[in-house]
Amino acid sequence: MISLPKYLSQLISKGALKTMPALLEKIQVTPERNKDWDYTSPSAIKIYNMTKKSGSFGFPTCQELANAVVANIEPENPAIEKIELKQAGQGDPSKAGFFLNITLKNEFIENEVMKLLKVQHLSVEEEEKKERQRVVVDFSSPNIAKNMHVGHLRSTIQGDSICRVLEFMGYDVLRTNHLGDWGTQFGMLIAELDDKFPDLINQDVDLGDLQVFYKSARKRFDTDDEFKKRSQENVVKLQSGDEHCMVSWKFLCDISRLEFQKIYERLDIKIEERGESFYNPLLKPLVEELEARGFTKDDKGAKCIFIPKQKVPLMVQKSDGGFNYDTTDIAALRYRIEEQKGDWLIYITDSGQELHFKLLFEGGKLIGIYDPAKTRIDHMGFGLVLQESEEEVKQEDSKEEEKKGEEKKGGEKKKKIEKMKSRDGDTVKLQSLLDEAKARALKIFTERLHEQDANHEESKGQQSKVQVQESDLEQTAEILGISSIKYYDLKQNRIQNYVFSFDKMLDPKGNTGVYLQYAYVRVLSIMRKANYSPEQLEEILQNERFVITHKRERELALSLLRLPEQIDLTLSELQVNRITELLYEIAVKISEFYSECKVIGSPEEKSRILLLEATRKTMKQVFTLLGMQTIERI
Ligand SMILES: NC(=[NH2+])NCCC[C@H](N)C(=O)O
Repeated sequence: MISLPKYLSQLISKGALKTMPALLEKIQVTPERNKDWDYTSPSAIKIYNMTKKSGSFGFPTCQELANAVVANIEPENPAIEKIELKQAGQGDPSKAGFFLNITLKNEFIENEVMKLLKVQHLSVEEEEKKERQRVVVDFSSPNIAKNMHVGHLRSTIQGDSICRVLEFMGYDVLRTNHLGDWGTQFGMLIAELDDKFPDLINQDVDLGDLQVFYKSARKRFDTDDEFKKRSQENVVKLQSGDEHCMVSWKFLCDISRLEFQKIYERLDIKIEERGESFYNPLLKPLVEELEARGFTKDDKGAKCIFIPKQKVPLMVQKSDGGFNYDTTDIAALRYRIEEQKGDWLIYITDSGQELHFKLLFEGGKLIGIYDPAKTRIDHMGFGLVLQESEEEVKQEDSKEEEKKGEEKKGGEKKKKIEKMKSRDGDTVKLQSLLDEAKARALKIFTERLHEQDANHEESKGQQSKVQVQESDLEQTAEILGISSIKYYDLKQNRIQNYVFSFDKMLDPKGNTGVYLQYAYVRVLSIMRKANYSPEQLEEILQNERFVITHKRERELALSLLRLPEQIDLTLSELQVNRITELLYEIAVKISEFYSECKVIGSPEEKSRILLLEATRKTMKQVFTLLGMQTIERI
């Protein structure tokens, strides 16, 4: 597939270069939706302003310049039907800027759709492929002995989708789980383990809820001096590789790992573990080196790297001699650049860690391990997941609360928007969140089945069709529930906070996973009704052609061809919502197409089946890029 803006930009740039041989810049082209033309280029204004300054090209007005560019565009090019000049704003045309509005040839759109149909798998053009580029994507990264919380869920969903898009573009992607599997918290966990299960290896140990275990250790650490001392000793022992401590540590990691793995399986996530502990052996020599090279300063006994213009330093060694999150991240940064040879590093966490990463990247430059000219590094930060809850309020509090601007008062109860947590104030358990999504999806889906069934009986007077197998229902509900959670997250502008709402996520009529799954199923069901065997479909594909006869066919086809440009945007902005936007656009175009274009039994049947097949293929690819499994029938 080709990116149409890029392709058109090349065509127009060639024309512009003929008009002005000294032109250095490429002409930008962007898509336009719901207009009489398909793409637009505001560059005529830009070039004109550039040339006016140098006074070298002799076009007295932007209009004349734009006309000359248009006249110089290859007349035999296969894509452009017409280019119209459109004045920017009203007023005197001799002083105004002009846009170039581009309409594509129907034949070109038809050919591109046919190309899409003929390849086995959608992929990008060879020259667009980024095979030699390696990207290290650090995502998910939960912490051992703690629950994976909704922040980790966001990182997991967003990270997986970005990896899928990068892989589609041919990048060599290292999906990296920077697991929080090291650090001082293990001192107390090991002490707690020693007390509760003194004979760990020979005992049959069931820790139960790891979060509860963690809390009880924490409580003892805060209140019991003997326990605290033992915990601190354990940290030192663990760091120096003490055998007993290592066994306990590994035991704890394994339990957490199993829990995380269950979530990854349900979410269909592939990720490789390279936790913090991996970098442990590198930390001491790293700090010694930084000290020897004069990068560290003593700050109340701690060793720090101060970065110009930043108030907070990176702390590489605490006053008690221990290393921390910063030290590990510097070691990991170096490892990813120097050992893993990453050309591009992406870190996906909530925006609360923005400062940490800013310091890390600046620090990396300062100490000479990161050169922005050679490596692209992004922190892909995201907003919080919030929840809306209703809360009884005492009248006298309400004024105060309202001032904060977070809450809306409503009689005795008020709505409160806050960080997502469970009823007892803990982090929400992801498994139960996924279970609830599934249960709700099951309800919605069963209702839909009954609705369909009722319609069916009315129209045909036939027997009940609701005979879907129990196991199929379960599976469908799981797919609907999980893909809707994913879609709702991915469609957000990642930087903003969002309110988690099952009702909104699963609304069959909104811009939701459920709506899109239904749209997809509808395409499949029309194809099924048309009742072509695979061989017949193949024959149509080989011998027939998609021909545009209706506005709605053209619009749908053009949306399908927009995948590459949305991918480009996704990767430059690191916003997956560029892809969800496209999926929604396709779904809307399909329903417009259905309402105005008959498929089965129409003279255009074969051409329209080809369009639907191209739609099915593109949608399936887009679902895959978003990490959403699909249902095939209702
Ligand atoms: N290289 C990194 N710092 N990656 C992100 C780690 C996220 C961390 N474990 C947390 O839960 O907040």
